[in-house]
Amino acid sequence: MPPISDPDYAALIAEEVPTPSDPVIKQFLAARDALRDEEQRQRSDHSFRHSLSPLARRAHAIVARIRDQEHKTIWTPDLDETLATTKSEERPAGMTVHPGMAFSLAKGLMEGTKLWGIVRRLPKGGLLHAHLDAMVDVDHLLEVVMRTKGMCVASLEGRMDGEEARRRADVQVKFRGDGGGTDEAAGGLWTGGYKVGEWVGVEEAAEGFPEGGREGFLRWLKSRCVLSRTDAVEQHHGPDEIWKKFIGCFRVLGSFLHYEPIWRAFLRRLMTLLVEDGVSWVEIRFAWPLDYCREGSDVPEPDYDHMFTVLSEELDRFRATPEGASFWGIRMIWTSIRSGPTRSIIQSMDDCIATKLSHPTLLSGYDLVGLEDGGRPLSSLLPELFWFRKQCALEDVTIPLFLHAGETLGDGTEADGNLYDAVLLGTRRIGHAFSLYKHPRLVEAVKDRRVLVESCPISNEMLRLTGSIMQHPLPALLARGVACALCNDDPAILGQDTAGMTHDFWQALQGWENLGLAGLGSLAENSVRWAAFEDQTAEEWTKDIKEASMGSGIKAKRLQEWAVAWERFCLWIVTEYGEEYGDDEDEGGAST
Ligand SMILES: O=c1[nH]cnc2c1ncn2[C@@H]1O[C@H](CO)[C@@H](O)[C@H]1O
Repeated sequence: MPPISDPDYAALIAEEVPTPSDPVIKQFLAARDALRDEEQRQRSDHSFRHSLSPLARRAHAIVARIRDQEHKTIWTPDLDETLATTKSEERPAGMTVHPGMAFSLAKGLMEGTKLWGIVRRLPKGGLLHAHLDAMVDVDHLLEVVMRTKGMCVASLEGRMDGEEARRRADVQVKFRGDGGGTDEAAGGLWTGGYKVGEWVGVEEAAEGFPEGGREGFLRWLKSRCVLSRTDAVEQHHGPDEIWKKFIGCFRVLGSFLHYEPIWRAFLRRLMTLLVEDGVSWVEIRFAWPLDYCREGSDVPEPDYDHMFTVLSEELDRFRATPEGASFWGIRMIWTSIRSGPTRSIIQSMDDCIATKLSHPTLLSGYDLVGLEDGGRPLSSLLPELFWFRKQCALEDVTIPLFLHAGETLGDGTEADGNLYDAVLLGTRRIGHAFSLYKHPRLVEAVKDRRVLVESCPISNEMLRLTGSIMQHPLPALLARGVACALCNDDPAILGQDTAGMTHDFWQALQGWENLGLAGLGSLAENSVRWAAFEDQTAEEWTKDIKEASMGSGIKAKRLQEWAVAWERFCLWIVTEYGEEYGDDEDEGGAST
């Protein structure tokens, strides 16, 4: 075909190619909008977006503009020179800066943004998925350890004479009634002469630390409790490798946390950090072995009674203070380690029921934890789980399941298959459900049964399930109508370094295109709607979730309180930023 001549082309454009306002094109675009609208009606945050108050719409539009501005000026690979040089300590040479960069590298920058200041004040409702020992900043805890009388350090396996040895030794930090061993032991702690298993007071141990005395000692001990930036960004290590270090952190942290004075200090810090971050409620998974000791004792308690009594005392004490008045409370989710043998799981289930009987208000449910890819799948734990259900019925206690499932890259593997079991076992929420998006039938089941996904995006990145927040599957689940809440999982170990959820909320807001302030608000509201404030039968639980703020129980009351806090927050945004970032509600697509 010869090329079309200029005159022919002009005629063709004038007479034959329809203009954008041609009815045919308009009709097409209308059909396209209808299709898009139909799809958007499936979103799990659809009704939240559509019932926003005018004030919240304005706040949403303002936040969209701030996000956009920071996206262009801060999170860009061709960052301007000033920022590149002044903030160079924040990142290794040659690294680009973008909203999906590795969390541990972005952390410092993110905390200085306007968006951070906004997200920090967002009323976040409840934190529904976090592991007890990994929730309070380690620096604070180590200061408490150093000033608690009788705390000692030992290695139970491997000497500690040299950097590499200290990285590997089975370090424990505990209260010892005798205050630790001899002066000789103290002198030899960091040398080849150390006798494995000998305890030395932490002050003496710190003083004699070969690399920098006390400061070096604290730095080293912390490095044994958290994943470092190097651990975090060496992406050539896979999930199994990072999990080894991760589990080791729990072992060191647990050694000193399970002691009354430190447990009390931990709880106070935890509640303070949560309230400062706008978190009103928390359900905490814990997997303590029977190693908890009362103040002044190095003999473990025979049961969990004292641990829970202290929890109840500290909670009451905190709620009686002005700062704690707005805090709704804490409940625990009992967990067993999934890789354990049947006997230890049955024992743990039995302990769970006994503890539920003595502290019914403080225990909300049951779960199994640990690396899913390496542990027993739920299908192999059915005998134990059915026994547990029967025992609960016999003892007349309500202990619903809040199961981890699908925290894996697998597809069709046992860990991935946990999703089927979790749903059929009647789990009320699913921990992670990272692989759920690959299961269209299960997605429908999760929606029908009103199961909430507890998503922990930073954890998923740190534990190698996603390279960056940008590739996380949660936006896809939200678009398909699955109810979700954001959680922080193990913030003290994984790098958030605080109990609050601002880092996870911030990452979601800046990293995902389909949220905005309204989407974030909906996730926070969900966390209240799916919180287990009280014991309920399956029917009561579902009814409450359906009725939401229109119900008559404690959940409806909390949802109403949350809604008031949300409006107040939106008002603050409009007052603070309205002038600079425009004060109309049109831009930003709150009603996506
Ligand atoms: O994201 C997670 N998935 C599964 N197990 C976990 C996760 N984070 C921590 N733990 C496990 O829970 C126990 C403490 O409660 C620890 O054993 C830890 O390995």
